[in-house]
Amino acid sequence: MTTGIVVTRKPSFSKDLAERLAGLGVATVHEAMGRSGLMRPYLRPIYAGARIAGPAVTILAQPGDNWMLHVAVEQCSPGDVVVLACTTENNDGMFGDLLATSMKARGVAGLIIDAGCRDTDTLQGMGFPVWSKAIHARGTVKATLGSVNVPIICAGTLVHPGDAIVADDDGVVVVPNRAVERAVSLGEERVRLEEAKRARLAAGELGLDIYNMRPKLEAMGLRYVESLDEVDPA
Ligand SMILES: O=C([O-])CC(=O)C(=O)O
Ligand SMILES: [Mg+2]
Repeated sequence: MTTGIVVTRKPSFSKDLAERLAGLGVATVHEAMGRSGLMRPYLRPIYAGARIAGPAVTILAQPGDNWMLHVAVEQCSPGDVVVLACTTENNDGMFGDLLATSMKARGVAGLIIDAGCRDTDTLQGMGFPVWSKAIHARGTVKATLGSVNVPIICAGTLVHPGDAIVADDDGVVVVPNRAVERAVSLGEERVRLEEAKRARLAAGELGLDIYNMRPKLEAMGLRYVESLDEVDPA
């Protein structure tokens, strides 16, 4: 992976699309995209209830070194989501409330970091959401170059600068920039279908009937018995 590079332009998409992606949430966007794009589940929000979406500013950082976070802040625009991957595994507390204050001043929506985060109570108080691999107080240095706005692999998923990042309590999903509009329209269609199903389920109808599952279950040999005595031990 390339180090020592800052790419100063990246693709983007409208605030309206970002807000609609955030409203849809991670599970719906993931399903709408053919069950793709999820980051690994070890990335967890540092506090519950945050829900964001926006174009990625990517960072490739060296383990134990948060220099590139400072470099990246200058490249951020309002609504961006900063996504950091390390060149190798690291849990150090690379990010805290000072960097969050700086990012917030530029309108950054939140941070996804495949490493550690600290100052979490202050971050929660200031409403700056972070999805991290670890919460860890261990400090970091500013000594080695990484890169900003290059393709990275964060928590197992490829992220290009300008891709859409959606994050909520369920995790983090990535949508390629060129697929953002399609993800929104497919996701909104999915929500409409789910609303109809939710109303029927709330009224007491069974999924077995709504989804016409009984014939297939019967064909596969599912049997209903009143007692296990009716069933051959074999
Ligand atoms: O300063 C650091 O290295 C990280 C941190 O705790 C902060 O940004 O507040
Ligand atoms: Mg701090």
